[in-house]
Amino acid sequence: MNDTQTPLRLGTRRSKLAMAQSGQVAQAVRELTGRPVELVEITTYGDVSREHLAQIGGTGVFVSALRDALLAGDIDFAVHSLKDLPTGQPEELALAAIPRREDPRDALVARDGLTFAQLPAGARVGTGSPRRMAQLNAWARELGKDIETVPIRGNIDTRLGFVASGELDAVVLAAAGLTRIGRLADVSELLAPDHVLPAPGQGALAIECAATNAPLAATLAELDDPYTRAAVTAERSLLAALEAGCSAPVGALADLLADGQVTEMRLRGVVGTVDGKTLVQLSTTGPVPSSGEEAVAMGRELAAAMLDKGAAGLMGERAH
Ligand SMILES: NCc1[nH]cc(CCC(=O)O)c1CC(=O)O
Repeated sequence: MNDTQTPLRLGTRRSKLAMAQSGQVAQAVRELTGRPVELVEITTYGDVSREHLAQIGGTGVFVSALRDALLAGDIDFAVHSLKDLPTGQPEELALAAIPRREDPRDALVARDGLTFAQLPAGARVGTGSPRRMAQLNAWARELGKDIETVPIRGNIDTRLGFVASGELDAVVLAAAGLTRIGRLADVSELLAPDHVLPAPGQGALAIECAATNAPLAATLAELDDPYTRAAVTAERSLLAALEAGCSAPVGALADLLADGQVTEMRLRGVVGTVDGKTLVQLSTTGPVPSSGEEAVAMGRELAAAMLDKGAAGLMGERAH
């Protein structure tokens, strides 16, 4: 079994985004180990369902089939978009590496290259995410105009197609996904986190293997970026402490404040109603967490402060 020429099997969804992410990690693992890595394509419930994600209601629809394959021993490791991972890590699976994250921001792709401020009143903006709807509606209100948020889903190309066809004035997508599939040039504006906080973990990847496969977990751990792990751990702890799921209107972003050298980490969080009429937005700054526990504590503290300000009442039905 220690044969260095035995291929490592990397399970992946078939979407263009998943294939791009998996291809990138496969190459990094080949370089790291000198072993061949083969991609094993797996279809997930999130890929075949025609229902809106919010209606499916559960977290993790994209990840469960990959996890099943890991536990069955059909694949050796898997790559997920971290923001699609439910917050409770199953004991049987090791979150072996979180590589350095891409740009975590959301991006506006609008007709004629319009920015958000340039969209006319009544503009139709596509997004299926309550988090994006809440913050976009709040921002539009600040600018003194109303927009219409239109629920859409589908892969990135499908979503971009709504703008190309003229059906929508704009769509909002994660910049990281657009970068990974080579469509960053379509972006008309990268949305400032002061206006739109991304989903917890957005732009980061999670590399998972069976917890029992300690040698592989140790090898994959070399792809880990400690700063990214600290940041996304704090963001996901905030999400978990708010008892919200991936379809809840919760945004969070931890970033490092550097002054020559990295000194502190700031964590910002937002919860709001989908109409954007009420937002609870808070931030906290502290030393860069030096352990998972410290990062978790930072997220919990901010969540407690947000709950004090009424966050629970804004989340509507809990996803779980
Ligand atoms: N919800 C689906 C999903 N999961 C990860 C990404 C983008 C890449 C990332 O955030 O890592 C996307 C698409 C999007 O939100 O635009």
